[in-house]
Amino acid sequence: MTFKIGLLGLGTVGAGTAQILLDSVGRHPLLQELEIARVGVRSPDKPRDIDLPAGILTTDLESIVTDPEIDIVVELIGGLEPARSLMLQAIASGKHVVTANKAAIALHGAEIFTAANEKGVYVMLEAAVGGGIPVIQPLKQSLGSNRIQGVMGIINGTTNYILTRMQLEGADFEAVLADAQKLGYAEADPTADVDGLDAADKIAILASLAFGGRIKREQVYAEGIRQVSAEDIAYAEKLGFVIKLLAIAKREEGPTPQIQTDVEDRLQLRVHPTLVPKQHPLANVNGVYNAIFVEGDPIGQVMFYGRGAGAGPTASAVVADILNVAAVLKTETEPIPHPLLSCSHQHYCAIAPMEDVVTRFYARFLTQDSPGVIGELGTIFGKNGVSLESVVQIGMRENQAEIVVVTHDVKEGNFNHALAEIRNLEAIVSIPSLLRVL
Ligand SMILES: NC(=O)c1ccc[n+]([C@@H]2O[C@H](COP(=O)([O-])OP(=O)(O)OC[C@H]3O[C@@H](n4cnc5c(N)ncnc54)[C@H](OP(=O)(O)O)[C@@H]3O)[C@@H](O)[C@H]2O)c1
Ligand SMILES: N[C@@H](CCO)C(=O)O
Ligand code: NA
Repeated sequence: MTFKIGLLGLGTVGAGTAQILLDSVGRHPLLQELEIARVGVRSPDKPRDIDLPAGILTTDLESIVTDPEIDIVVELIGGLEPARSLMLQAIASGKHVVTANKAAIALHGAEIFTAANEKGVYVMLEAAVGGGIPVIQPLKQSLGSNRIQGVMGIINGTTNYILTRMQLEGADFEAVLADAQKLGYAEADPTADVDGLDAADKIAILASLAFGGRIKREQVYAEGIRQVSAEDIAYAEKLGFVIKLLAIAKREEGPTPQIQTDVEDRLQLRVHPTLVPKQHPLANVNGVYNAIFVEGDPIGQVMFYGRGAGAGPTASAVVADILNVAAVLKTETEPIPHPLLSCSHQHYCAIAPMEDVVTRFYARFLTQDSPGVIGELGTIFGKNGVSLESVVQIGMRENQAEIVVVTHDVKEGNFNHALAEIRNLEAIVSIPSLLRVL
């Protein structure tokens, strides 16, 4: 049996995928039944490092997704449009879709999966989160017996690379970003990565799978790493933490989580720089590496670690998805959906507002060097129900005292009330940093 693949895009991931498909020796034997039938690109005359069979390159991507010969469309052009429309057209034409496009799935997943279920085709997306790291299929299948309590990860390689270098070199964000761009680790337009938007797309996808409901992308809180300073990395280090951009999806613990009620649990869904205790497994995930830490009942804690981007690792996930679809097509005569491969959620998850999120905070204050400032801070925090874990006067800077506070778990709303009062204190010069603590 031969399964014909229509490849949309022959860039980093597309070329990596073609490379594997054209070189099946030593890999799963089912690869020999996959054929790249057509490839769609934007610039057909661009020099490419890959030898494709003659005549299969085209700029007419629509003709690929509607071609009756094609079984599986592999979307690797990225971006929202025309990727969304091409995937929908492929589905409408009865094709299965494999994609690495987290942005399109996070924003248009509901529309795409609804169309796929109606048409009885699969949409597979292992490469969209954590690149080559298996995490989508584990959430759909291997962890299916668990009640998932939380999924938390370092799922953006660019920001992890920048933060790791800032940590190692004591360097500032802007300098490391510029160097990362020169070395090709960060894109010319780094917005999606450094502002946490790429991680927000990915955690929306993971949360949907982990908690079995749809997620509205705009409900994911996202804060990036531009404001993380070399000073804070150094202070965090002294206090026993490293700063990481974490993406967090967590089931809020009700007062009696064991009792089943009609009231649905709310989810916390957030991306922000976070002080991670050095002994936590995520603290040691460095450079461009990604890791996803899952807590479930009864499995406990499990972590998936590896390369979250790059041609080879990402293509590894793309081809695994193609193999999964081909395997089902080979063995099943009935129309799908296969319950462990498809995505059939209908309802939207309830998301907790950030004011209700309970977390620890790190705050750095610059104050006048007058007696009683620490006492005043303590009084205001106490009045707002914010309990302090530590208060340290780090030092003096141009006659101003620098004070760092770490709180116990507090409701974010209470912490913000306290800050609003603190800002009005005469002795407070500025609050240069506010970060959450794991
Ligand atoms: N790069 C990674 O490490 C990585 C990791 C995980 C996920 N992803 C995801 O994988 C997808 C592809 O990323 P990539 O890095 O491979 O991108 P890329 O290197 O920029 O390649 C994009 C490819 O799509 C083609 N293309 C783009 N827009 C097109 C259009 N409108 N019509 C026809 N062809 C078009 C380009 O054609 P030309 O070659 O003619 O320019 C190119 O071949 C994205 O969704 C990305 O988020 C990437
Ligand atoms: N820009 C992404 C690529 C992988 O999705 C990152 O830095 O992790
Ligand atoms: Na993956």
